[in-house]
Amino acid sequence: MTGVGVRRGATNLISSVSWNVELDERWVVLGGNGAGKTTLLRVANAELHPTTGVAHVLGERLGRVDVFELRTRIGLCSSALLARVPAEEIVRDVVMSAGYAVVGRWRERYDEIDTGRADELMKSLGIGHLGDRTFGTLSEGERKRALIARALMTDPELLLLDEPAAGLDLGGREDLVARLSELAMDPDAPATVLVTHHVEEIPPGFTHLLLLRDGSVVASGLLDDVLTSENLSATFGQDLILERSGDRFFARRKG
Ligand SMILES: Nc1ncnc2c1ncn2[C@@H]1O[C@H](COP(=O)(O)OP(=O)(O)OP(=O)(O)O)[C@@H](O)[C@H]1O
Repeated sequence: MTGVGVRRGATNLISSVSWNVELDERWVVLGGNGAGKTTLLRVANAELHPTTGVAHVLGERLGRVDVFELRTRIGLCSSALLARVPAEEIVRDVVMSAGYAVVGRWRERYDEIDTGRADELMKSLGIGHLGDRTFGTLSEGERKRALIARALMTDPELLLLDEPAAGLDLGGREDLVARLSELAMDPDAPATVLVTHHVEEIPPGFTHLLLLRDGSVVASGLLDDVLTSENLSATFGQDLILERSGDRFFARRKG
């Protein structure tokens, strides 16, 4: 993205964002409520066109490309998508139907390769035993993992995860962080962008960080350089102390 802004009425959802994600990078996007994280991800998912500036996704310039075709190369996991999955859908079908960009009452025929791939992905995300269940019977954490398996089903070149740990309990969060860490360290995994509110949710193996506040970039670059108490304080507008324990991060207010 070069100088990307998205405007709705008199409001700038994001302004002058310049950001470059390479295929072997794993990015975390961190910012408070309303900072513009989802807006940024929707541009990356070719759902929103910039009002100003230029955005290229997987080498294609938005506004000059068939976005439906482009989106087949992108895997997305978001709460909006989660809300659209019918409760009675079989979990394996939720994962497999990604190739057809549909959720719910699909009537496609899948071959054994599809079934095998779906089962393999579910296994790698720790839900291999849940393929025959209906989506509505899964816990929140299991649903998130099923949607990540779905996002990976088409072997995307770009994986976008919008707050996948939101609403999970401590155990569910830790499990998801561990799975995402494994994914981040897999050299065959796609370029990944993970949106979150919490430094505690940054999975080891993520390489870069973009900090957003009020639609503008506070700092971006290598995670080890950018994730500091000073930058975090500037992002959330209060004095914060960042602590590191092993390969995980924690933040709290000063004093
Ligand atoms: N269509 C719209 N018209 C006006 N304002 C909008 C519109 N869509 C979003 N906004 C505003 O733009 C800002 C950024 O929204 P966005 O959803 O990108 O934030 P976010 O960082 O993902 O927030 P959260 O962490 O709360 O999910 C918010 O203040 C939101 O109210």
